[in-house]
Amino acid sequence: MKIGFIGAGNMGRAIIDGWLKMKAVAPADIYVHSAHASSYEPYAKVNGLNAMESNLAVANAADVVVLAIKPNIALDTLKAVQPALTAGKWVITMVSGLSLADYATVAPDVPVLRIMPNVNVAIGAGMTALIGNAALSADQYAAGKKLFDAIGETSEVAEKDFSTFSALAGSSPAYVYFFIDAMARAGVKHGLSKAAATKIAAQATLGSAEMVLKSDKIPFDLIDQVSSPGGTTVAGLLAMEEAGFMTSVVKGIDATIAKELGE
Ligand SMILES: NC(=O)C1=CN([C@@H]2O[C@H](COP(=O)(O)OP(=O)(O)OC[C@H]3O[C@@H](n4cnc5c(N)ncnc54)[C@H](OP(=O)(O)O)[C@@H]3O)[C@@H](O)[C@H]2O)C=CC1
Ligand SMILES: O=C(O)[C@@H]1CCC=N1
Repeated sequence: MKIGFIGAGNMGRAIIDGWLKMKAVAPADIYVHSAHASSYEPYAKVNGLNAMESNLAVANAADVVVLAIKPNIALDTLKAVQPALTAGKWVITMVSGLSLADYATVAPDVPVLRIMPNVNVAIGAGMTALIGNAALSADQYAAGKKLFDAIGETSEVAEKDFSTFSALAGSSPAYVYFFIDAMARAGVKHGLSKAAATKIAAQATLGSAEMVLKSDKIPFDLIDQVSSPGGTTVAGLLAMEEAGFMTSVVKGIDATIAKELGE
């Protein structure tokens, strides 16, 4: 299957890098074009991808066209390449905030798989939501799911929940990195080097996430396991909550969802 990328910025490259790392797609099967030749040509060359001179050339060459561009240009760009989307071709879009109904306004008959990935696909540890439109066949959906199963976990998500998923999985790596950096800065405040503190905080975060996934306990029970009576952890937890930890996280997720919904 030939896969064509329209746009190869942070998210497009995270996906391509993940596929190449996991050997899920051969570089010769990937076609890319973006706004600046100085951006996509060296990236294509170093990875053995096909650099194309236009979005239309990508759509002509590919079996599946991936939209990895910003929301404000996505519909016009799809409209422009639509003549190349002949029978059997389909589209994967990761564009935030655009619904399947939005794509139908410019390309009503084109099979579309809407996804919401996150940057951790680059290391095979992504979390990607999937939903197809009515024109997408079961085989096309299965092919799309297989591509993203190769670089992390996938989940079929109702479209009404995409904005929530986007906050909890698409944007949340930034929030988790923020948390890790905050812990690391506290470590630096108390005399550790930034590199050592970051590694300690990241490994503790990774292990804690694995524990939540693998344990049969809910996070609150796990919190209690760590918090010895009269001990250090409960003192820290109460100080964090006094500073509004949970409210701050929920407000951040609320703001992310509101922005995605255009509110
Ligand atoms: N970043 C993330 O973690 C996530 C992003 N998304 C979604 O992915 C999409 C892309 O985001 P992201 O990768 O972060 O953005 P970037 O700004 O990093 O990348 C945007 C890409 O679009 C290219 N581009 C701009 N104009 C055109 C055009 N007319 N034709 C073809 N390519 C064009 C740019 O080209 P050039 O490189 O040459 O300048 C660049 O490669 C967005 O819709 C976003 O909502 C979804 C989930 C997570
Ligand atoms: O910040 C953004 O708009 C995109 C959507 C999800 C993650 N990044």
